[in-house]
Amino acid sequence: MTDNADLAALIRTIPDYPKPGILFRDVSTLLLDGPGFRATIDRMAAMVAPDTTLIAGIEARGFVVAAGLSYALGLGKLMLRKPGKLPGEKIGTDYALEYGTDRIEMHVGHVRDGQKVLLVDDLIATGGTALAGVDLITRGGGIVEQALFIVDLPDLGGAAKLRAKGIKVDCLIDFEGD
Ligand SMILES: O=P(O)(O)OC[C@H]1O[C@H](OP(=O)(O)OP(=O)(O)O)[C@H](O)[C@@H]1O
Ligand SMILES: Nc1ncnc2[nH]cnc12
Repeated sequence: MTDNADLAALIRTIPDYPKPGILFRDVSTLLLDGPGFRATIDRMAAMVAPDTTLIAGIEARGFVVAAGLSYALGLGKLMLRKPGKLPGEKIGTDYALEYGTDRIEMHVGHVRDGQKVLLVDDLIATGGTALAGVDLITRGGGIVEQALFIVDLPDLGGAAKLRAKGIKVDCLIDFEGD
């Protein structure tokens, strides 16, 4: 158990979704709980490095986290979007997920050269999504030194992959054995 066991208890687990063998950690039940969501954002906000100037969230669940942190800290947010949603000039990266493949895209010119960008999402599993986010932000000229997630599934190795790239990774909750 972590110190954040109170928040972990608000996350619902659905077996065999979206595929047999996947234990889906459903943060929608944490989001339903006002005090639980506020505590989640407050605890994450307390971990944000002081030189952060932009918060990047990954569609869709990562937007909820990014919006909360951005409001709490008064920082701008950058939307890393699923394909076909961004109207302006964009770059994209394809990646593999625990249960499929996907792509995220980012507007060109929305990160300043050398800008310190915090990457956030609700959950890190294999790390494919987060690494795609790091790739986009880096190609856009930004620097990702920190990533924050509500949930880590450490057995899937994603957080370790980010740490191997020198990124500081913090998560409120670990679900071991997934
Ligand atoms: O570490 P990974 O193995 O890449 O998996 C983590 C990603 O999977 C989930 O998103 P999903 O792609 O299911 O999309 P959603 O946020 O639109 O539900 C989650 O919100 C992360 O973005
Ligand atoms: N097991 C899981 N539960 C919820 N979201 C996920 N994204 C990737 N793997 C996941």
